[in-house]
Amino acid sequence: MVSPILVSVARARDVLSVPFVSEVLVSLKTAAAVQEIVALAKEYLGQIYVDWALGSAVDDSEIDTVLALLNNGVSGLFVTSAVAEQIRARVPNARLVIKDGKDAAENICVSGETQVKIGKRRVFGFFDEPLQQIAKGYTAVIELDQLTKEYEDPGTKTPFVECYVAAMNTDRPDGLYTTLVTDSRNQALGLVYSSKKSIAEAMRTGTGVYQSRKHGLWYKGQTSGATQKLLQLELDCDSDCLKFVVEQAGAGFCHLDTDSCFGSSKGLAALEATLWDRKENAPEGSYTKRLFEDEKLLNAKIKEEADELVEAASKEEIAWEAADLVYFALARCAKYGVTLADIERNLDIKALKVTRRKGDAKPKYVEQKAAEKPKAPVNGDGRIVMNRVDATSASKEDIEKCLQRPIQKSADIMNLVTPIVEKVRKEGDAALVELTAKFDKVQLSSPVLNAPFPAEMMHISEDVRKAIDISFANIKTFHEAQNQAETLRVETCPGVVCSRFARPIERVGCYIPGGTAVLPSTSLMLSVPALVAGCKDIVFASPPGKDGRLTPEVVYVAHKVGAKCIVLAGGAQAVAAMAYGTESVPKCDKIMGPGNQFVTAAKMLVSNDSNAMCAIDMPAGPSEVLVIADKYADPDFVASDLLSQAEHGVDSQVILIAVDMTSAEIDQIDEAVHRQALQLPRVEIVRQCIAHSTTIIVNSYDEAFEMSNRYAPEHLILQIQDAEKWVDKVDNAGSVFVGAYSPESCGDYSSGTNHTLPTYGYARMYSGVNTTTFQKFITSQVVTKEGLKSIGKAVMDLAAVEGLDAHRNAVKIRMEKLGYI
Ligand SMILES: NC(=O)c1ccc[n+]([C@@H]2O[C@H](COP(=O)([O-])OP(=O)(O)OC[C@H]3O[C@@H](n4cnc5c(N)ncnc54)[C@H](O)[C@@H]3O)[C@@H](O)[C@H]2O)c1
Ligand SMILES: N[C@H](CO)Cc1c[nH]c[nH+]1
Ligand SMILES: [Zn+2]
Repeated sequence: MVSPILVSVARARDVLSVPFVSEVLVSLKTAAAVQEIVALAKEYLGQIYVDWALGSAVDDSEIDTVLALLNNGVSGLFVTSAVAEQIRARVPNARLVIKDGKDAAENICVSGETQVKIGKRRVFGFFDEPLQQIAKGYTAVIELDQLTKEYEDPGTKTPFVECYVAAMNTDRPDGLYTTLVTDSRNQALGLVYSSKKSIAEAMRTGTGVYQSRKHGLWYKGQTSGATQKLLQLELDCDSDCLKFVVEQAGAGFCHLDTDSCFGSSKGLAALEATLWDRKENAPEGSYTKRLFEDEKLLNAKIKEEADELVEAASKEEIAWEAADLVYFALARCAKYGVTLADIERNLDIKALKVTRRKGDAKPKYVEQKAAEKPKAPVNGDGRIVMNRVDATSASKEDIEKCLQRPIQKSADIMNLVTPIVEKVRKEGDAALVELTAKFDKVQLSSPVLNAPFPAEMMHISEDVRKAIDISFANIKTFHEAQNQAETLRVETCPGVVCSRFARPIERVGCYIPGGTAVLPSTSLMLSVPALVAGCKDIVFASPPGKDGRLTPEVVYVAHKVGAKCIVLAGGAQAVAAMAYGTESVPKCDKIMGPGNQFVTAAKMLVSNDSNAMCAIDMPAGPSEVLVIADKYADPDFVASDLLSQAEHGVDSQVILIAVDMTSAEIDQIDEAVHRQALQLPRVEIVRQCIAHSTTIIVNSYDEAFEMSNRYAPEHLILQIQDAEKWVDKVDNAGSVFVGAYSPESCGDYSSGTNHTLPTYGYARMYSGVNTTTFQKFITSQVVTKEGLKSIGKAVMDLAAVEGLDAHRNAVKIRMEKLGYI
């Protein structure tokens, strides 16, 4: 803020007589006035200076006065060098303006004259000819009385207008002043022009009045009703732009009925507008309205989101959780009439403080964690321990809570993903390159690598090559066995033969995740079945590493399966490129593969767009495992299986159902989890995953399977006696690992089963990826004359019931020719 005048007043209450308070210097003659000044300083933050007139000896109570002023919004103290000496240890130099003597700090002064410096601004006081000094670039200290006395006719020639006009310069031929209009939060509303006359009118009426270049004086809102209350006037740093700070009424500043000529507000301002609107007139079913009405719910959500923010680890999660917390916090503010401007004023006051509290957390927050969650993953002693629930005594609700997956924020994710998908659809390769730079921090020259893939991009060790080759062979063998190459033929009745035969889907897209961990194994799991099914074009997509290169193992697999190309992109943008095609990415008929929530949301989105004509395999999200164990299980084996999925991501979940086990037996598993977890490089991810993972104690195997079927895990591991005998009990699961020596890792890599599996309970209705995922099935039939005789009448009768005569005719015409009717 720059003002051409610092208006000097004798008493705090005189501040209120200074219109559109620019900057005011209040004289402090008695300590009793402090409270009054503090109240004003909080209101006119950053605009109040205090002239210390209490004498030159500063005792302890006066130090308190200094601190009270500076801690509560007073911008600076005008003091003598004697006073400055005594308070310097407690007050930063930048907050002192020395009135006399030479000062070593940036604030200079010339003894005997009243020139001082506030920051880089020169301030001169009490002139005979203030306007001349203002014109030279000084801020003038002018007594309020002097100002009002010198300019007797404030209606037409207000002293303030004169001061502003003297300070301003313009290089416009029409002599008008460029004027920026903002709200009190400094959000730009629009750009207009002012003249001396319009400024005078604005000050006289206390409203937004400008100078239209075509129509003369422009009283904003006179016809539209979108009027403005003028709050403040400021100049920019070189005095060639005026700023009107206003309170806008009506539809907004812009003639297009938006808040601002630069478009509608976004972010916090938009959220605030929505919250206030919901407060006034929320539609039925509005969640925000429910929050306003249910204080308990609102407060619980604030605490829940604060906890989630504390637990978030990645940049993306922290931003996500912080946004949630801000939403609920602002809802509470709106409920009690607190605006963003109020919050920001508080922040600014705090920023002006010269003394700070130590900043320790209150004891209840420090102690609470340890007391509330004795078995929490980040408990007092830092142990990584699963939660534990005894189903034999716990309530149904408590058990259900343990079986709930970490929340996926699908609606919000859709809002993030939709513009990404749209952008790639419209702008193709250019968007792909831009979004990869944005999200993966890699600047690519081309987003696609076409086959044949250069050998130097497939440099891998001999051991890894062998491992890939073994896994490739096993996956191929198992998926070939699933290939229904033979045509299925059935004579349903004499002369009627129905058939079904498989055909490969022509062009398939395989998404290989690469955000938190590079997963070459997923490239095998997707492309080998595609190869077996006979797909013509196999397209890979995977985010490039920070060096812009693809993982060599992924390139090697692409080469082995004869992939057409590799798209160097991840997330929603990769899915969109394969769904719609770009200049260099072939459009795919179906997209397979797991991924994070952006990938999953984008897959859902494109599969719902009939213009994309693109199918997807299934929603495959964060990995999960459910282990059923009994007392015969090796605690180390059980712990290792739980951890192998826990390390995938913070939103993964692992569940242990302990059948008829004692606390001591379960303690052994807990101990093994903690011990093994600490050895893992991804221990911090594991720690967070274990936080929402539980051991559930049940009495019987039947109960365990009933619970597991309800949860429908992606992976089910059976570490129980006679495990194979129990497989019949499995109704819902992506893939089952039977017995002590079948760790889930085998299925992840090399045994031959597929690891792209339904998560989040979708195992109730979806299968994991398999050979048929890459095929479609076509049926055919041959109906002979004899066959027509068998079913002709039935067809005609049913067509008649449906009133579809053409259907009926198609049979009738033949039956008549054959003489059957
Ligand atoms: N169910 C299964 O069969 C299976 C198999 C393997 C992996 N997985 C799961 O797949 C997931 C892989 O996730 P990942 O993150 O490691 O890799 P990913 O490849 O799925 O996602 C990384 C991409 O997300 C995009 N992205 C990141 N932040 C973004 C943001 N703020 N806005 C828009 N886009 C953003 C980036 O483009 C990045 O390339 C894990 O949850 C893992 O458990 C599941
Ligand atoms: N377990 C994951 C599927 O949920 C797949 C995977 C890849 N690499 C290791 N694990
Ligand atoms: Zn895994």
